Amino acid sequence: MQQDLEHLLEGQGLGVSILPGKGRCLFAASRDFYPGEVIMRQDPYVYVPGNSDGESRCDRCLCSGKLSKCSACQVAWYCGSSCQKSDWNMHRLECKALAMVDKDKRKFVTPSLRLMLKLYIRRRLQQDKVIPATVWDNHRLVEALVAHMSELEEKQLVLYAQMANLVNLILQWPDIDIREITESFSKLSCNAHTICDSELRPLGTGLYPVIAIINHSCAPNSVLVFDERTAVVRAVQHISKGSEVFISYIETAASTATRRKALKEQYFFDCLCIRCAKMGTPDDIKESAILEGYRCQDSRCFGFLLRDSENEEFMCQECGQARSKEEMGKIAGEEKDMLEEASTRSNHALSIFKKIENLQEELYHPFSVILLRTREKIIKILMDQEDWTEALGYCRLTISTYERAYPGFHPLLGLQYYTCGKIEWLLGESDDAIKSLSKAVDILRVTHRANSAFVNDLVSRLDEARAEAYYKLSQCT
Ligand SMILES: C[S@@+](CC[C@H](N)C(=O)[O-])C[C@H]1O[C@@H](n2cnc3c(N)ncnc32)[C@H](O)[C@@H]1O
Repeated sequence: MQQDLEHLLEGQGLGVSILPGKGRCLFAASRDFYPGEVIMRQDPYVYVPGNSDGESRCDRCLCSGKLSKCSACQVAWYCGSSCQKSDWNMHRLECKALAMVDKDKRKFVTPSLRLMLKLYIRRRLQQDKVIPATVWDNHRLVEALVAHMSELEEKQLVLYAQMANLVNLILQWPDIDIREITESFSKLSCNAHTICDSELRPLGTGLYPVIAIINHSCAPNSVLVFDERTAVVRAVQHISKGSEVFISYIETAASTATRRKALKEQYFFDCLCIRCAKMGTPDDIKESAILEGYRCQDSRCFGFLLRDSENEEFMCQECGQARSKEEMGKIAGEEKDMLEEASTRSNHALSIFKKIENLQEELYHPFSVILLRTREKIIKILMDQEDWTEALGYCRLTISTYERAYPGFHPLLGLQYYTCGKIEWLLGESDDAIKSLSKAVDILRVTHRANSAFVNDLVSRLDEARAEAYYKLSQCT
């Protein structure tokens, strides 16, 4: 199977090699790839809807809305009989097992437990030839995934072992190996991907064992997006023949220390990508201090702050002004109180987040991602309230931070231009809408499928904005 896979990848200009300290890696073996080109696509070996937003999703197509529960197990949801029928082969064994679980214990069957149940069910169905195994879709590929068992902390190992016991209790198969399931939980943690919609909202989790060969970089040359539940890797930079293909596993808009910590904790490696290799250099110190650090006392100064040698004050590296730790600690304390209030008084969320924003404007650098996240929350609330004028003001405020934090063909930058353009168009600001939507099209045509419903919708909005601008112009002359 492994040789067959390599043969198949070869046909697509790709190869797999092993690098010391990294394990397997995917590289452009016999050709270059250009921005927007699909490098690889794969259907999930197994996948499960998420419940991060508290909303149920169809087990088959991951849509939300009007759904019905599977009447037998009361765990799976479907949007209609077509999805339920298509899923029956996979769900049949799971349904039987879940139906045996005590009714009030079924709520403990989390998405990660279900993903594991599905993993073992799929293996059995392929072994029994109920569903076919192919070069891209077989359990051998799952066996080859890294698990990092020896690096797991005791606490994590115990948790995975407890979850493995639950899987065993639910499936009740005589030949089940609890140690192997424990290892599989660890595999899922460092190899599974969050399935997102075109606007990068999470829908579920899937395991794509060939795509899982791709290693991480904090400045990746490709991006992982989803066409429904099919994972698609697209080049966002020119990848020359012989170069490794990278995606990002984490939020890249973070300081080097934050990124490396996240990668070490979940994926057990020390990142040496081109961004991380700069750690400790003046450029990296500056970039990290801007992304997560404090602002200068002088509101007109865009300098970044570093601690002085006595660790008493923070000095602006641009104008030399100092800020005392006490003064900043006081603002940070108020910010913390407000954040707690926001979590308890959701009906006053807008006014609380605006107060948090005010405090953060005083505290953090204008390009800080901490301030950016608060503004994103405010935009979401304002859009939910259909306060388009204020939402647009906030959206525009975020654009320069997005441009800095997500350079190049980054889907998040494209999506923020799209949001801005949609609101501008809605408010009749067609000239600005044309500018924003054009920028969105330029990026999202590369990161998403050019003729997808999503990009087509974006292009038709741009056409409408252009037609409106043309009409307005013709009225003036
Ligand atoms: C999804 S897998 C990627 C494929 C993996 N190299 C393999 O051999 O199967 C994730 C694991 O690959 C390794 N890895 C990924 N990116 C890396 C990088 N930039 N440097 C070192 N190791 C990396 C880590 O062990 C990580 O837990």
